[in-house]
Amino acid sequence: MSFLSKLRERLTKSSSRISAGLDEVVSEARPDIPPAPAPAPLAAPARAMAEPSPPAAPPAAPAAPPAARPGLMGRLFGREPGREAAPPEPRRELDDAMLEDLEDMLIAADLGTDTALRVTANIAEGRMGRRISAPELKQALADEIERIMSAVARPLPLYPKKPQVVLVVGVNGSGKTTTIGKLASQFRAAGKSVVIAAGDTFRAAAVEQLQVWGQRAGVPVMVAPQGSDPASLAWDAMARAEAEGADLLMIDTAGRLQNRADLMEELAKIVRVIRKKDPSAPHNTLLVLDATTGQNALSQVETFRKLADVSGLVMTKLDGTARGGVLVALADRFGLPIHAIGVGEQIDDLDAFDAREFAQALVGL
Ligand SMILES: Nc1nc2c(ncn2[C@@H]2O[C@H](COP(=O)(O)OP(=O)(O)OP(=O)(O)O)[C@@H](O)[C@H]2O)c(=O)[nH]1
Repeated sequence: MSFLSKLRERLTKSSSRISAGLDEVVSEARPDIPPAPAPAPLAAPARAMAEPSPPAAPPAAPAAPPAARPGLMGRLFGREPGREAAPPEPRRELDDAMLEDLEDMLIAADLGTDTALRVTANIAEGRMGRRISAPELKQALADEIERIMSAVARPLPLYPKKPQVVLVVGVNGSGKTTTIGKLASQFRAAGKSVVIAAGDTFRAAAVEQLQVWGQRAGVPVMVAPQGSDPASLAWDAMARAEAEGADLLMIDTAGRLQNRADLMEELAKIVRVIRKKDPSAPHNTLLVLDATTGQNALSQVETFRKLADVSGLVMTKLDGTARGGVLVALADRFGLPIHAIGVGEQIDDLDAFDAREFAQALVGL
């Protein structure tokens, strides 16, 4: 299955929320024409169906209208005679009330207040007073989201420098280990040699999980005794990657935000140590974020930018969450490159971020 098909299929919680929200925004319109009175209920009770037929002849069925010959337009466009034209699409005049509904819906879909306001204002431009249908509104929103996301959709840059050092940061459980595993196997498949360092030395489970991913990807995973200094592991991993001429060194790190000062010192020490071997390292510092945390992802970016020199984002778990809109808020607020998104737990469930595909899938187009 292509990644686009997966994205469409698995982003459904977010897209159906937004798609249904937009349908609702348009249907909030007061109808111009009062609705026709409801037809009178059928006189015969339902149980009459089971009663024996009365002896009298049933009333004659109304005569079928004479077969109408289609008009010129009907014949031109192949419309069959007698077939009713589709009911007109509901439309709503774009006014302040509709913009307010749209803004509320976007906030509820995790785009955040500032981004929702900006997106709404841009959609309003040149459309005020026009009667808009839900598909038109969806297209306008998708175009606006694509515009915001195009500025940040950038695959992980690869440099000729060997080894290219990729430091991976993020809170526990955000998907760092899984992302490293998926990226490592994709780089391997592209013919690159990779070394992984299991830098969260305090969590035995995290180290084991990384070893499993390493085995799957055919990539060596360097580990250190539990609780030992991650910076000394990073030094050894750097030495091995240099000795083997590896293309990439990916370093996993701890994500304990409970003690920020410790974590900051730990990350700073890793960076100091690898810079002794290569002053230009790390070449990328990837922050991994979990989409299911919604607006919390924004404060994680703020925190980690203080702890490390974050160069790009990876957003995981876009499958199974209705909070995918937070990616738009992140792009709009920070402008950091979004390198990849994850939509599942398998190796090929991570791919480069494509602004257009994402915008269309998110809006349900
Ligand atoms: N559904 C889904 N699950 C994911 C995705 N990425 C990671 N996961 C799952 O999220 C859980 C946490 O992922 P990890 O990779 O262990 O996260 P971590 O940041 O390394 O966390 P620690 O090991 O606790 O430091 C695991 O069960 C993963 O299988 C994704 O894109 N979609």
